[in-house]
Amino acid sequence: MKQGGSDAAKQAAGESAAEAVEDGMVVGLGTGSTAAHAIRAIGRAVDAGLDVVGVPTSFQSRQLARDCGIPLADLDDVSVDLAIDGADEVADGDLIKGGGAAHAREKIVDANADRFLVVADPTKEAERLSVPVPVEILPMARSTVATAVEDVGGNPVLRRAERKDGPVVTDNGNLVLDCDFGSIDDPATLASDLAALPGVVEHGLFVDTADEIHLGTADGVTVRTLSK
Ligand SMILES: O=C(CO)[C@H](O)[C@H](O)COP(=O)(O)O
Repeated sequence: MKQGGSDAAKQAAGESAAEAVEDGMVVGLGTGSTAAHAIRAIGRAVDAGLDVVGVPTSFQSRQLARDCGIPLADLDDVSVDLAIDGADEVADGDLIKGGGAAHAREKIVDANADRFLVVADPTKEAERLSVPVPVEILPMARSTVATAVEDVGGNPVLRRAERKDGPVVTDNGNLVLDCDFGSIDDPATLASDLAALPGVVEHGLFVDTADEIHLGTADGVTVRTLSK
């Protein structure tokens, strides 16, 4: 995953997207270090009297939102006006997500929002998507999905935890295969190929889902509006 962006750039992007949050909104709260800046900015606005409800996309974003004093709701009970989330790579409006293994819940919340704002720093921009695609899988399907990923041209690697022996286990109790397809020339076809594999819970290709990209730098933010 690309982790090179400066914190100032991430902060600029996160705070720019948080400015789109209006009184009365239900806001999808993304996962990762860039989305965390948006959550903190929303928390400061709540402190100052903004009336919003957040729908977290992970244990991590739930915890941060609680610490920031943002009231929370379950997706079952609300409809999301605006989602703000990070990305591991952005190319032509399509995304690869899941560096934090949260892409299954992120996709549900982001895809169900009226508007989805992506927050990123310039290290995430690419001509074509090419970082490995995280694929969340049921544990019993590890080897069958790995073989099927190879059959569609990928090289799957089980994601291992950094601070414990064994694999990363997602918030949903599943495993993650990081699947390298090289430079992806048809993200939509790959997305449907991966979605069709038995045992795949969700993959990290987000094709044509974003409405705006807020690209932060240390000197300011560029906002790109996408036509879907
Ligand atoms: O998809 C994600 C988590 O599953 C994150 O949004 C993505 O990894 C970007 O994280 P960061 O802003 O820390 O670079």
